[in-house]
Amino acid sequence: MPMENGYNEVSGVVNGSKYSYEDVQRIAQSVLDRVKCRPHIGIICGSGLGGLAEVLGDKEIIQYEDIEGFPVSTVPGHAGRLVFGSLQGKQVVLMQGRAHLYEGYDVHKIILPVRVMKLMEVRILFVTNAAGGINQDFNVGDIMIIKDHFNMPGFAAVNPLVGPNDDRFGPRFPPASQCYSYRLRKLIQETGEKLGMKDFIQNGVYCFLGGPSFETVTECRFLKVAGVDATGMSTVPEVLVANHCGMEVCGISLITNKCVMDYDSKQVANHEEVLETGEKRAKDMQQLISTVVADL
Ligand SMILES: O=P(O)(O)O[C@H]1O[C@H](CO)[C@@H](O)[C@H]1O
Ligand code: HPA
Repeated sequence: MPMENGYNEVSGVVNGSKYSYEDVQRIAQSVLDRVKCRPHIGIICGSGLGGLAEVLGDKEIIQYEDIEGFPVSTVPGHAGRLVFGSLQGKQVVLMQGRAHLYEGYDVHKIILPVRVMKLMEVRILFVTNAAGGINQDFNVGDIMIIKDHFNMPGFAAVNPLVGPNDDRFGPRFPPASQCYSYRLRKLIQETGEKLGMKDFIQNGVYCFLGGPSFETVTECRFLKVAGVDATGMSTVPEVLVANHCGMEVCGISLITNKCVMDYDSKQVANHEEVLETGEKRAKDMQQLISTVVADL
């Protein structure tokens, strides 16, 4: 039976955001009421990359658990705080930690913070993540500018845009072939080169998988054939929603480990290595993003 909010009770399908436009407006306003900052730039920090918050000036911090509807972080390396402040003279809001499907969150809950940022008037979104290198030319510690993505769960309709569409957020059928802003990709590349990072900056395709298991050897080999350069368990839901609502988006993956491509390899992926690499490259990631922000 159709329900008031457009959900279909009979189908049992989880379709459509639990948060209406009015809900998101209310949540955004309740956040803005608690801070002085009025950011136009948003940054989502991936596993172990939340240290960027340390370089913000005039910080104002809200815990996710104190914001209606926000998913609480349950993964080490994701502090679960919304940090407002100034970066290179620009007002920004930074998500220190994100939610993932494998934590048990519905994809619509994962993207709520992005819609809240949109209604707080954030126009540019930086999305970062830790990812495993599928491309064998990539080294651990490389920084990959995302040029496109592969939404593997999307093949089974795991997409935050599934469900009733509210045109006030964006169109029913948004294009997804230019999710990662050409302008920002070029700016990140040029900035990285100026900062002497050319040797460890790559460009490539990110694949989103559900996790929490790391990939099998066969899955990694499949991704390689599919043209994927790096894989992880996040980012794509946020990027799809940010594009849908008209934000300019860029994505940066830190290659924290090499994916295992050999059936007889003794190597195994692990979250500790992911966090360790994040720590080692933290300063470079911070410098790169801060300098790009300064030039926006
Ligand atoms: O994508 P982020 O949040 O950076 O985290 C990555 O690191 C975790 C695995 O170590 C997974 O959550 C994967 O998606
Ligand atoms: N696979 C999936 N997600 C990841 C990886 C990986 O190898 N490394 C960091 N996040």
